[in-house]
Amino acid sequence: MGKFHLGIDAQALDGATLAIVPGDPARVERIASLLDEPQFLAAQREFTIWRGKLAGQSIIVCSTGIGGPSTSIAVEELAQLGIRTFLRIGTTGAIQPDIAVGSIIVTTGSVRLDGASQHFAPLEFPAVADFECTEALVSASRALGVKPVIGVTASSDTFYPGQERYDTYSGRVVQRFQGSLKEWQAMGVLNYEMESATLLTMCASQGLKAGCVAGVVVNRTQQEIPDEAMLAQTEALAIKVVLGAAAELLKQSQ
Ligand SMILES: O=P(O)(O)O[C@H]1O[C@H](CO)[C@@H](O)[C@H]1O
Ligand SMILES: O=c1cc[nH]c(=O)[nH]1
Repeated sequence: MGKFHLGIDAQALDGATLAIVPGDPARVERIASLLDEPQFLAAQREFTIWRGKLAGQSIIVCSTGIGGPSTSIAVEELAQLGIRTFLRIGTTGAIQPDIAVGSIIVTTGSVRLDGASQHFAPLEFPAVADFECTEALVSASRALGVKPVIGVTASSDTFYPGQERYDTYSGRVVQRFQGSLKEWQAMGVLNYEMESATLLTMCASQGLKAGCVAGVVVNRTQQEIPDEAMLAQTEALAIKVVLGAAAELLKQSQ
């Protein structure tokens, strides 16, 4: 099991039950390098996997790629191998005007603008984060002197129309999403990203635990293109938060 796409077997996990799951494969080694005894396990398609030790226990770092379909494969195959807790660390675009670039967002639940989550639970089922994972992400942020923004995320299958971007080849957004950014804003939704709806629905509906943290790389009310240096700095901070949260959850499980 777990071999089809991830290319690893249960032995490779060395007893790990927690995985940190970024979208970007390039982020995996950056995270693993901050663990004790980092070890490369596999890289196939969008799934790059390392193992390392944190608080004396093995954990896995595995990229999901962009979007729900590939995320669902990573989560499914990791769960088959024995992972029970998933912490997503991503980048995100804020939609509330007062959320600064560089902020940390902890997602409590996601608007299900994806398709993959509906393959696991009907739309009436909430894409809700695990309470302990969320608590750990919030307290890890605070321990770093960061006040996280905590709340609801809009999680879309597409980066462009689903997040109502008009700076595209066609300049057109399908009717369904026209005016949607303003509507989410009015409902207090904090940000857009592309994997949390699938991850949180899959986990909440199958007895798995999941939490999501993201670094704000653009504020959609102010700019569309991230500043590269700011992006790297924000990603590094979100990585510190997710590692702090993972350490906390591992200690609690001992
Ligand atoms: O930085 P990652 O984790 O990939 O997350 C965000 O960035 C990608 C889009 O640029 C999407 O995957 C989105 O969810
Ligand atoms: O605006 C953004 C930035 C990062 N990732 C997204 O999905 N949207």
